[in-house]
Amino acid sequence: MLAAKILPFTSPHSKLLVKSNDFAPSFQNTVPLVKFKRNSKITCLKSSLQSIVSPEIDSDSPPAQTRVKILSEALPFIQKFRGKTIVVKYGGAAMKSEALQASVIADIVLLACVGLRIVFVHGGGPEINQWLGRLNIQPNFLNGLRVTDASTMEIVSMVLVGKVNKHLVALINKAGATAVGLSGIDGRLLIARPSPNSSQLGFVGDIATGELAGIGAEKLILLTDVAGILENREDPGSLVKQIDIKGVKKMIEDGKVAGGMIPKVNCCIRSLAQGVRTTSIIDGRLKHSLLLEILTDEGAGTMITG
Ligand SMILES: Nc1ncnc2c1ncn2[C@@H]1O[C@H](COP(=O)(O)OP(=O)(O)O)[C@@H](O)[C@H]1O
Ligand SMILES: CC(=O)N[C@@H](CCC(=O)OP(=O)(O)O)C(=O)O
Repeated sequence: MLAAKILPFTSPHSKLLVKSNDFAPSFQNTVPLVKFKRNSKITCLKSSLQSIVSPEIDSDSPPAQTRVKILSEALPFIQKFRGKTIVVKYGGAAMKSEALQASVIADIVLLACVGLRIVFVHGGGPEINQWLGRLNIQPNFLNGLRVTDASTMEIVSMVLVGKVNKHLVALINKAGATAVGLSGIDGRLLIARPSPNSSQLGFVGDIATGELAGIGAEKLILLTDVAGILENREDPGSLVKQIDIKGVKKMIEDGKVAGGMIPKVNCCIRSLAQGVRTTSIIDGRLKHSLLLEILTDEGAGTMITG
């Protein structure tokens, strides 16, 4: 299941990331490594601020006074999280629209520019399914994890490492940061062992625990295509805003949390056990949900606590 060995990028210029994790199929998840040179910070911040105060950016924007007030209200949060490592898992389900991708990337770049150390991990399940479909291979899932035979693994690797990863790296670069994409295989970043259920799941593995604690992550945020954990998954209004480990395990037992949400919840549970302070599952379809989650009191989705 979830797991990974996260190795911090050691360049003195690095501000960001590394990692792969989540449903841990051996090397299925890949990680753009984003580096920010110290001397690029000001330019980067400047362009981010411009995008907040420039009236051309969004015709729905509030007046400039309101915008700068909102910006200044972010200060305590920036001070709190500056220098802290935040792991963001960008689920494939929340990647479907280009506009949303651009919004997520802009948030990542802004957060990095104000000093947060972002570890950006991506998925790409829907895109994998699309390519499997083109090759007439039927996708199969067990408790939210892909049943991965050798030919599926080939496609998974091609899509995640070759396509999705490079696409996200290009978007980050275009947004003014410098990204390097890594997969678990690079530099032995992730060492996986076969999943206990590998006789059914195939090429799916668990990575050595301790990965998030190992990089001292403060927060884990999973972006997906629902508002968060729903009490009733047919009712988008039934968002559970906060829940503890015991409560969420019960939701799995009761069948209320199912499918792709199971590995996400397990990911949060394991991360909390490893010392990550807070974990959240938030709506990647909501514009700037990452900023809402990190830079406001309200948050955006479900917070799972220890
Ligand atoms: N209780 C629940 N609350 C919200 N979503 C749930 C719940 N149980 C199952 N799900 C499903 O989990 C899905 C998210 O997992 P998944 O499709 O794997 O997303 P991603 O590609 O972002 O990893 C949701 O779209 C929803 O269909
Ligand atoms: C879920 C699972 O078994 N593994 C994913 C790996 C990529 C991922 O994490 O993709 P999502 O974020 O879109 O789920 C898959 O093969 O589809």
